[in-house]
Amino acid sequence: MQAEPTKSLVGEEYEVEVGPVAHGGHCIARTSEGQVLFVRHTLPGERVVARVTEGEEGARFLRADAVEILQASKDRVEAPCPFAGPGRCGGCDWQHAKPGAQRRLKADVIAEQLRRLAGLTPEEAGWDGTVVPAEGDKLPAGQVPQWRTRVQYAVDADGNAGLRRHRSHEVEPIDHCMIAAAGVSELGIEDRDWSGMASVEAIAATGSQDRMVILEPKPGARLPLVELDRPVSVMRVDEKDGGIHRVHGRAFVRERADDHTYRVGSGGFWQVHPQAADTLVKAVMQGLLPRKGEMALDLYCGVGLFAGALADRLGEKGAVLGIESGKRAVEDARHNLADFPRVRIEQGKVESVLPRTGITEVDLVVLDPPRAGAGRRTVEHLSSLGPRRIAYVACDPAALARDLGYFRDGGYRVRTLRAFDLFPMTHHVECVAILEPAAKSL
Ligand SMILES: C[S@@+](CC[C@H](N)C(=O)[O-])C[C@H]1O[C@@H](n2cnc3c(N)ncnc32)[C@H](O)[C@@H]1O
Repeated sequence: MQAEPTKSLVGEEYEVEVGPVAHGGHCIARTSEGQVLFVRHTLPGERVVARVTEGEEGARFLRADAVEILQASKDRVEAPCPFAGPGRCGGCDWQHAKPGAQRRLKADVIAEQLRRLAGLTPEEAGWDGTVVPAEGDKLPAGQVPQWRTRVQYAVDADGNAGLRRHRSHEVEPIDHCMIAAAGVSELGIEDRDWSGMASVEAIAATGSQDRMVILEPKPGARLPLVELDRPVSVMRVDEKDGGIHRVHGRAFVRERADDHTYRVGSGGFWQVHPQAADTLVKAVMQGLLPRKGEMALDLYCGVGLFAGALADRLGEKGAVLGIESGKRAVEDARHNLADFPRVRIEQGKVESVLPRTGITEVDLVVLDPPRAGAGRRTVEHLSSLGPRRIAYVACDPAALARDLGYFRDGGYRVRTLRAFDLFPMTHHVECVAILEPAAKSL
């Protein structure tokens, strides 16, 4: 027997009272029939007309945009960006909220994830409940921090560079991204014709004048001659293997953090906010308080940011093992840390390389996993090594909270948690949790 087709509710409108913020840049509301709506472009406490953008009758939840604000929150402002709003650019979630309110929304999300997934109150997590802006990001009303040092532009059918609409492949053409760093805006990507390209990524290093564009041609298209307003290295994404290859210039940019220069090859990870790397190194080192001669792990180490900071502080008798899956990032990390003979970088997935190392004991651990977090197996393994402190750097509060629960099962408690607004105007937030053996704190 064939199942009845479900009726799409896309385009339906509901007048709703908006409830609390939820993880992902939206707030929760309910239709009069009790169906849950995740509504974007609104704020808690507002009364809005929500138009459904995804979902059907009987679905667990619907997605919607607030298309009319009937009663506005006191935290609402006119979005400074002309490309923000329902159905428009999907890059920023909180353009319509005051900067302080954006940080409170992020704090509410962290608190909710900690409570739900780790069973922790802010006090139990050693967190003061605030999300701290990066230095220099507290600006007069109406001004927006220009923090994105890496921008991935999509290209529309007419060759215009733009940004993707929310949960869509459609392109919102733009003539300027307000949150792009000056070094990116100066390249003038939005003013050029990019016909034949699927995407153009622009990178403006903070630690040097290095600039790079990574072009992804559409199948069969030829690369254009790239003439921008500043000298740049040019890379291309290979149609067949997806690899990134050099066209001209350097195949890396140079970044600075904690008084070191780091080479970051195309495709390699580096924090996007200009102050993020220093802010996070500082928070991690303040939490770990490394001692001379200790042995440390830097997991998901990228090009070696935390391994370098640890190596400096652990001295000649200390040792650091970094593990990173990206081949190119590992080459960069080995190059960046070549002056430290007691730093070793292994290539591969943490979950398979770590058990193979045969290490049975460490003093300190830094882990900075991708959004999915580290997972139960890795957390169990780390707990069994008995580190005196662990620094967990997290870009997803949900994965962090889940993993903190696993650490608790492994005998570790959260000593402190700090949260940083390193992605203003978006819903993203970075956390640093410091853990220690629970027995120690009895
Ligand atoms: C959030 S980045 C952190 C990089 C570095 N700690 C930094 O701050 O520059 C996560 C890194 O983990 C790497 N990665 C992702 N999954 C991995 C895995 N299963 N095992 C090892 N590395 C992984 C990615 O390539 C990326 O470099």
